[in-house]
Amino acid sequence: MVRLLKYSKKYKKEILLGPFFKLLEAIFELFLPLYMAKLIDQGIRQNDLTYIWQTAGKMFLMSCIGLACVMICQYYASIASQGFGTELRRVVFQKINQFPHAELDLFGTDTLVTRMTNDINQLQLALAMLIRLVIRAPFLSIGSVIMAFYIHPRIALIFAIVLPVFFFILVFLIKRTVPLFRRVQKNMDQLTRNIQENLVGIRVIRAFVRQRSQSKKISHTSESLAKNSLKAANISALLNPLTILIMNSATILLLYVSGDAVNIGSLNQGEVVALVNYLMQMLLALIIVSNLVVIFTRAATSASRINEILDTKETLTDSPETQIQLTDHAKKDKIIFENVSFKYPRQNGWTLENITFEWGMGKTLGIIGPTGSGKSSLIQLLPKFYDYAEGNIFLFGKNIGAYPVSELRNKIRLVPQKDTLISGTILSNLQWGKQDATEEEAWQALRIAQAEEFVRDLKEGLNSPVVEGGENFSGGQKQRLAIARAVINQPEILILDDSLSALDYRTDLALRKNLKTQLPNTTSLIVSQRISSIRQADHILVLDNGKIVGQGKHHELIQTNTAYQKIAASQENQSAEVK
Ligand SMILES: Nc1ncnc2c1ncn2[C@@H]1O[C@H](COP(=O)(O)OP(=O)(O)OP(=O)(O)O)[C@@H](O)[C@H]1O
Repeated sequence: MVRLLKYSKKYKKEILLGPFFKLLEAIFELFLPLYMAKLIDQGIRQNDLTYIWQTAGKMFLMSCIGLACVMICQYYASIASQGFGTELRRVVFQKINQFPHAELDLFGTDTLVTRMTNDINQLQLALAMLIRLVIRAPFLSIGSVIMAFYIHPRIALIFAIVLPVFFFILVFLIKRTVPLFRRVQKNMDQLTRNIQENLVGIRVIRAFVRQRSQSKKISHTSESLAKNSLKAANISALLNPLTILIMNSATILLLYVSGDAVNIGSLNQGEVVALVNYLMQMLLALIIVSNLVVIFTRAATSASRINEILDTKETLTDSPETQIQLTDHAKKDKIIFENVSFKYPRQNGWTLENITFEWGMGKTLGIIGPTGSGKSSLIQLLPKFYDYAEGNIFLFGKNIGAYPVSELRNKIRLVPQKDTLISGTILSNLQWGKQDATEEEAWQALRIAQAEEFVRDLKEGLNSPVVEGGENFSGGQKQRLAIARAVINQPEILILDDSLSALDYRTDLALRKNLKTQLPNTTSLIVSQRISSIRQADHILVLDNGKIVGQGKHHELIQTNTAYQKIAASQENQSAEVK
């Protein structure tokens, strides 16, 4: 947790001054019972009105200054903790943004969401408490004991008896609650996962009439969260009555012992009141300490979850040295895969095995194969979304490891199988592809993607709203808008991962023709299950079970490759193009 404090360094002043003001307040608070004792013993007992007024005035002034100190401290604590939380969230989000897909798969979005929200809130709270209470509470409890000894050392021994009893109870409660709080955090992760899954898949849930079972699942997780939270709260709730019990018992004992001391004249009535006050102060401060222990234990769990993100070593790093080793191999104008093998984390066998092929700049590569054959996995290696385990990939004369990730990804535009549009307008979505794209460029991109006609038909044209995920467009419209977004900056490499699947054959054909004629310098890679979408490619790969089982041009494959012939045969009735 201490490690994370570096993200609060902008707020050094607040972090130092906050506890200082709180300490000032605690000092005043510590002296108040002494003044009270004097007021009773010297003022009230001797009927000295002037002394009473003077002492009461001093006590009032001390209370006012104390209040001002508390307010300043709270102010500093809020500024520092909010600022720290904001900075930490920024850093964590930046880190998550750099995660390759393998790391994203390993964590899962649900836990990343809880860590970004719940865990950082917990750390924010811990910092605020650190500023407000971490010095004050121990200072007050120790100070109260010292003051009690100063007033009457023998009676102050009661404090020495109460302290260990209280500590015993505290340790007992903390030991029981901490594991429960850990479980609560896990439940939170699970609940976020369930809610997210249900909201994203709400249409599927309705289509399969699974509302009831899904609601049950969420209720179950919710109940388990409530159960663990309640258990922890019930145990924590014991703290207050137990403290009051100790406080009252100790007060009775104190009054009993003090009575004798007053009778023999070794203690004044005012001092008895002061001792009772110190006893209360000590116990209240200890309750705060116990709450702090709970807050910090929870924060420590949160800190380790945040550190887990920050410590995650990116499996993909920019490594310019690989360029030096491998330039000999590379052919300047080609994209080359050389014996590439790849598997997903936690998988046993290869997802892709010994993949070797090459294709030239400005040419089109088609990839076809049955579902699950590894087509999407293959294309994700090129922009370094995943790192491959064996072999080499060269891009225009350099091993891809030699490219800084951002440079590599700026060269490549990938339209994934399930692309999403971002909430905003059509234009703002297209500007994701090119920040300063003009309306003219936007229309040109839409034209290439065969989307111009339907966008012109919309009342607000380019400024038509796009809701989250682009759910206000049809599947085919979404695909075309996503393609327009990808082609707007005339990318060096364009990868379409089954992105034409929702288009009818005529639109698919027109779109591919546009890509060829309007983007002559773009090297394209088209993944498809339909032969019609890739038959005109300059080179075609046939994948099966993670291996290349054929490559060449359409007319060669259709003559000689059994796997390709099988796919063609199964599609014969679907497309006139294949015949
Ligand atoms: N993120 C992932 N984590 C683990 N395994 C994965 C992941 N994505 C895909 N796989 C596995 O890798 C294999 C290849 O999947 P891939 O998506 O590359 O196939 P595909 O040919 O593109 O299939 P489709 O045509 O159905 O999209 C499959 O067995 C799949 O289960």
